[in-house]
Amino acid sequence: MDKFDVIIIGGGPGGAKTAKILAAAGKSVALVEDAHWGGVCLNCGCIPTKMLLGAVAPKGLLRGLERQRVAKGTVEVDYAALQKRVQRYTKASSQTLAKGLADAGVTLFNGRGVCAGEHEVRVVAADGGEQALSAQYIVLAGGSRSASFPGLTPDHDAVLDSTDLLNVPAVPESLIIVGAGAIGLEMADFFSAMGSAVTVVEAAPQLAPIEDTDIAQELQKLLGKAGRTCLAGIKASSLLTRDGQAVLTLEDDRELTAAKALVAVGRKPNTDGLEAEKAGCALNRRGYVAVDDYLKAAPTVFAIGDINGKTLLAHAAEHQGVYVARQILGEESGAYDSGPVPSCIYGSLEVMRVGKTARQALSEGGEVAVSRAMLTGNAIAQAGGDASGFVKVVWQDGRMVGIAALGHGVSHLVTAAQLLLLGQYSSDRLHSFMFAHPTLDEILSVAVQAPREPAA
Ligand SMILES: Cc1cc2nc3c(=O)[nH]c(=O)nc-3n(C[C@H](O)[C@H](O)[C@H](O)COP(=O)(O)OP(=O)(O)OC[C@H]3O[C@@H](n4cnc5c(N)ncnc54)[C@H](O)[C@@H]3O)c2cc1C
Ligand SMILES: NC(=O)c1ccc[n+]([C@@H]2O[C@H](COP(=O)([O-])OP(=O)(O)OC[C@H]3O[C@@H](n4cnc5c(N)ncnc54)[C@H](O)[C@@H]3O)[C@@H](O)[C@H]2O)c1
Repeated sequence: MDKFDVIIIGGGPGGAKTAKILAAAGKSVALVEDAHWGGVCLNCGCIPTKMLLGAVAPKGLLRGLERQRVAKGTVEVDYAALQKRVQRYTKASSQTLAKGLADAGVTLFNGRGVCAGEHEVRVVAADGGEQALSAQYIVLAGGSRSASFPGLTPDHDAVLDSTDLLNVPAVPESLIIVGAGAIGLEMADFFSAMGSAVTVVEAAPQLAPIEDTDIAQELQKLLGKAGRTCLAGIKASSLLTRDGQAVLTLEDDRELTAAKALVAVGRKPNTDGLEAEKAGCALNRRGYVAVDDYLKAAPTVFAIGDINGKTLLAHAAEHQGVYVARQILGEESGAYDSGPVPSCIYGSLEVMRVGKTARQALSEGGEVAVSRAMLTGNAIAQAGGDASGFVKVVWQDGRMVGIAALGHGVSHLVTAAQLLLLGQYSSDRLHSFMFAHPTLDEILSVAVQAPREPAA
């Protein structure tokens, strides 16, 4: 049996980050991955989707300038060439990541990690060969995959999951997207920019259901203006392939047909076959690996990233990985604190948020107020040709607890917003924070200083 200080199952952002820190500190680390180094994020998540969106972004900007009669003509994106570029980039990045890990002293295992005890893991290779490993600590970082429900299960023919859709050989003439969370909205943006007739169906009363209603309503209005069909407040009952076409049945029995359909209704953890119970771990009610306040799933086992279901974001997986590595190294003893989590939905229209929504703050109680600024007042937003949208700041009992924005390019505001929030740069401290001029970031300062109104 090969012995290590730490065995990590899952080579996505969470597992890779943890492995690098521990190896740099002199620990012997085994990292087990059964698919691609870099996980979902690098191979079929964050990175390929942003490369697609990046390629169509200039089209959106030029459309804004065309509306102002300062640009004309068309720009074409070569879909086949773009797909090849994305594949080349992600493959090379995955290889570079693996090489970097190996160079840092991490021992890489290609195969499926299966828990065999509180300190033991079996690695099952694709050819069925097995290797037994033991360690003082195990870190579960196996991530998640697309969820499906009865009636809403990708058949990988005309009804696809997000990985299938990233690999479709040609842009579908029409596309139904079930689910208006981040995946649904980003895919809708790309394929619609590429010429697909896109229909988005969302069961919740609004698109981007976790965001505040004012953000979601403005988003739906602006997407409508851009020719997108978005049906919110209606559930998809079933999706199937009929005569090569995707056929969606809505809960009111209406039928919609398209060349392809995407099921983007959330994620489920990769716990099948992990045998986590053998390491002393339990699954919670939603099927994720249950962890305590220290991200411990058992006395010598941690679970980080998507597999613990806390926050399904790549940077959250990495942040948790840093915390767990520091705990193992004896550099951290307090409970895990994510701080205000930044998140973005990318595309020609973006949503950005750090910290709480007004809805969240209201549900917790206290005096909740909102201050805002419209992007129309920002010179850089105007220069880019699309100044729709706004920034809002959420205040709870006088403290800044959240900053959100909707509009073109607002994902670029996320880190400045986080710094403002962490430093509590409100009226009495903001004078010490110098914003470059002219920048989109200046809108944050305007929103922080705008009059506060009670949140509805
Ligand atoms: C289309 C899409 C777009 C996304 N865009 C963004 C974005 O823009 N920003 C963002 O923050 N997040 C985004 N996400 C979410 C992000 O990809 C995940 O939150 C992140 O990848 C989670 O990291 P992780 O390390 O927990 O797991 P993963 O990235 O899922 O990696 C886990 C790895 O473990 C492997 N594995 C699982 N079980 C085993 C086992 N038993 N043995 C060996 N290996 C195993 C898997 O093959 C996988 O490679 C997106 C997701 C999708 C699907
Ligand atoms: N930019 C980013 O950071 C980014 C991008 C993509 C994905 N992600 C992460 O990946 C995770 C998964 O994304 P996702 O968009 O699949 O999940 P999600 O949970 O964000 O959204 C799924 C949506 O599907 C809807 N839905 C469920 N059943 C339905 C039905 N029968 N009919 C109509 N609508 C239905 C839900 O109400 C929900 O709004 C997210 O939690 C997100 O954190 C992040």
